Amino acid sequence: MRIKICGITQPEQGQAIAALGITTLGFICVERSPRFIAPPHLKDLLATLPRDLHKIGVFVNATLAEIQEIVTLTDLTGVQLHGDESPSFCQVLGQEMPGVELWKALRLKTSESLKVVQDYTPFVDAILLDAYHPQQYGGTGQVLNWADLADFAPPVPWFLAGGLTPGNIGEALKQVQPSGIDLSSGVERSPGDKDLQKVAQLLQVMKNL
Ligand SMILES: O=C(O)c1ccccc1N[C@@H]1O[C@H](COP(=O)(O)O)[C@@H](O)[C@H]1O
Repeated sequence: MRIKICGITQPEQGQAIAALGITTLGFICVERSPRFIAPPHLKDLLATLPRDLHKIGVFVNATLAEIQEIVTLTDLTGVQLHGDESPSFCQVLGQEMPGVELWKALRLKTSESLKVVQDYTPFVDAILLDAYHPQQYGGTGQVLNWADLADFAPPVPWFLAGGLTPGNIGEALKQVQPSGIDLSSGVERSPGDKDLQKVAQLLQVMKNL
């Protein structure tokens, strides 16, 4: 199962997490997030990481031009749209940025919110499900109602996110069958400061499942 650790801001922590065996790292390109990393710093950070890693930039309601500029400047291999981006925006982005992995994050208020998934799947490489928060777009530590997702099986890979921790991942994966998982606040000491022991603990739990 693919594991993404998101919200990395420090090169040493990115390198250490990659050395633990995590293959997908996430970087917050959203200025109002406490995990924001400015594009020039992101470029420098990514240059210190192994070339074969998946490096996903997280964006919220950015324009196509803004996303293209950051992806071109840095070495991001993928884009996670975590705002209110439409299916047609995803379609255009996919056409304009071939070869860049495209994930659409959906923040679920209720299980009814899953109805829109089918509108996105023709245009994206993966769907990510996160919990809804009225004031924040992500990194909230809010947990989804996993029981609502027991039968969720879209025609593209999907990632479970939202308040996952080494302590609750076992229970989550008893209830749902995602292609991958995405953790941010559940493996950090404070926003943007990752806790390597928690990442190692996560890997240990996953190994024993
Ligand atoms: O982490 C952030 O600060 C952030 C800001 C804006 C959009 C998305 C963000 N993070 C994403 O939120 C989910 C869940 O995070 P958590 O595990 O509940 O803390 C994850 O997909 C991050 O990529």
